[in-house]
Amino acid sequence: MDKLDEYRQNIDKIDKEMVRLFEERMKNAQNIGKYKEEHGLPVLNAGREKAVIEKAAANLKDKNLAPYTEDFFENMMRISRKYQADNAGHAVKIAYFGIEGSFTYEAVLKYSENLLSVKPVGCATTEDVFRLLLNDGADLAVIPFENSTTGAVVDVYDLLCKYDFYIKDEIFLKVSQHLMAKKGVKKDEIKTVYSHPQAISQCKKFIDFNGYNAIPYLNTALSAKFVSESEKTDIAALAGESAAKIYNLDILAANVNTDLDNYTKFIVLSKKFDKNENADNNSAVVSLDDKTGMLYKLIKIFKDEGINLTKIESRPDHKNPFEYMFFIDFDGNIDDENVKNAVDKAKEFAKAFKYLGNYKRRSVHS
Ligand SMILES: C=C(O[C@@H]1C=C(C(=O)O)C=C[C@H]1O)C(=O)O
Repeated sequence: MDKLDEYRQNIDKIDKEMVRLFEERMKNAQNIGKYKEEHGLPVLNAGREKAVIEKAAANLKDKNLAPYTEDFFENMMRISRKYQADNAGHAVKIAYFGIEGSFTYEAVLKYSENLLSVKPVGCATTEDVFRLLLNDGADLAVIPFENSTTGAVVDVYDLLCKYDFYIKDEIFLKVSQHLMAKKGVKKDEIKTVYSHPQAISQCKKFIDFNGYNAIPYLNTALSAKFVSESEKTDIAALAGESAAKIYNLDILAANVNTDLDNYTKFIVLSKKFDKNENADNNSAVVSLDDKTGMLYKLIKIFKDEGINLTKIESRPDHKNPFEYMFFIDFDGNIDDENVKNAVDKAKEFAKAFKYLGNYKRRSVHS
């Protein structure tokens, strides 16, 4: 028996033991999942995960293995969380854009800290997310809405007009894009980068400086997966850190977005309108007749009710070329007298007025 066979035999023995321990660990995770369900606790416990990783690293004899151990435990706990959610009877199904490792997936994780069990269901396109919610394949949906560097995620604005869903919450996430490629690939070998068009725009300076050919792809995490599965060694993806971990890619250049303070706002959508006494922000989409002073009159309705209008964004009205729809946000709870009045008056005044929801305003620090 040569050395290679001997090492492999050792690994086979270790794997057998690891499978036994893995099964035992998962059984305990399942019990913990049941306990959480009975006691109304969320599956994810970030503090506990941090402690598990620190303990594992501290138990190492060879400290050089620390980053690999972290990776190993992060992945194992992700699997353990998924197992708990898959086994939960009352998990909230959340449709989201992308696959594990996408920024929207991260937003789902952040949102699910406040929920019991969550089953994230990935979708390849933003419209697939809307369709899944429409066809009862999900209870809620999470979708990117606006980025602090590149602005509106335009197709989502259009989909909000096409489908009748309500915005139930918002989630802010700091977004850092990294250049990542298969293990062993050097940065100067890269000629082509793949990513979502939003990520490509966020990293435009970096792409131009390096002379890369940028190819738009469905999603950041899907581009990372594509690179990991490709035979080519001159391609890379622009995606987040967790995509690099999940798809086993090396980060060749970190934080390559032009604006380092780069945030994305995600929205949580629901089919039904739930009243929320803490809600202090309203969204609506309005279209007006193309006549002098119409926008002024709309704004005046809110001013006369003493309501702060916090956003106006115009988007092309696809049914009427070169006419526009106005996406507005305004302060207050829908049960406030002045908010009710303003909404009633705006509905009467506008050519079309679609109320999009009443939810708690969050900030990039929340
Ligand atoms: C198993 C638990 O659930 C999750 C999974 C963990 C794990 O696999 O170790 C740790 C924390 C939780 O995010 C737990 O809460 O202990």
